[in-house]
Amino acid sequence: MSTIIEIDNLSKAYDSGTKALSGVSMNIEEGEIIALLGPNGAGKTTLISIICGLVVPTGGTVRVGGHDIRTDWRAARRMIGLVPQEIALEPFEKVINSVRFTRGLYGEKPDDGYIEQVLRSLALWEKRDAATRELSGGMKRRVLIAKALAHRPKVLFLDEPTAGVDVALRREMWQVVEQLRRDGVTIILTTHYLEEAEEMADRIGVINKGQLLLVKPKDELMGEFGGKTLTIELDSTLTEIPAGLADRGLVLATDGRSLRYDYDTRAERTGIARLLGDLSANGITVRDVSTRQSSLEEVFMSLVDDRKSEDAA
Ligand SMILES: Nc1ncnc2c1ncn2[C@@H]1O[C@H](COP(=O)(O)OP(=O)(O)OP(=O)(O)O)[C@@H](O)[C@H]1O
Repeated sequence: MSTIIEIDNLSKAYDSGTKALSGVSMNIEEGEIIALLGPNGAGKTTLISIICGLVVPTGGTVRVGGHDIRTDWRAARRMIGLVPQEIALEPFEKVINSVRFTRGLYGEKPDDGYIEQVLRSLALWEKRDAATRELSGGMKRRVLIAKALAHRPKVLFLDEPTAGVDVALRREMWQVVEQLRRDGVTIILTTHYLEEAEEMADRIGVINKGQLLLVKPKDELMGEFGGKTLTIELDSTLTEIPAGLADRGLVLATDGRSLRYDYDTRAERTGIARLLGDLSANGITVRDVSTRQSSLEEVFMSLVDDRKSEDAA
């Protein structure tokens, strides 16, 4: 894989004095899907807007395909498509014309063959002559993607692609994104839905208060921060944890029917085998055991919370 976007020490302070980004550096590789996660006001839209040339940074550099977004903005901009959060379409315009028009804005020659291919891949071909106001919400979002792809960009930014849409539509969008990945488009998406990042992204970047806390392959992130919980269902009811097991970090459920054991997936020895042996030695009969990996949501919350407590210190 080669690097398609290089972000180096990027910062942005708005005129109001808000520091929206400070010292953000990261590389984005060609063909990957990267999800940017962060609470409201973290700086995600500012970051995307700078890369797309809509907001001027206060410091740092961004290169897209080797082109500096400030000194060589035209070439940089041509490589990028942006799907905005808000649906803004000309209500009376036909779908196909709206996509053609966007292509023209980039100074590209008409290419109806390519536009047909885009509309077909987004399942909009049958609707090409419909006015955009006649379309369903999901179709409107797909028209926005078609417009963003009209000039054949190599990188597509999706700013909260499924904000406020129902579960079925969200899944439909995921399939569209998966298809784009197969076509070799690099995708950067922001989302509030951790499930979405978990489902789609190869890498995840976490932004909080204008800083990039980390950017890591999804699996690594889950493995590194994701603890596991072992739930041990008991055959009989316990009123307390036996003295012999007091220092094992076990938590007894309020109904006394199960024990919870949190362990670190990175540890070489999780101690589970010994724990089960010790339970038996203390006369506790186990009915069943199950494990649960923490979700990305828990990982994310613990990252953002850590920051909060550091700030407070
Ligand atoms: N044009 C602007 N002028 C002044 N401040 C701004 C402007 N745009 C954003 N901000 C501020 O910059 C900070 C970062 O905002 P940004 O929109 O980048 O965050 P975000 O992570 O995209 O949030 P959300 O998830 O709510 O969209 C916020 O404090 C916001 O109020």
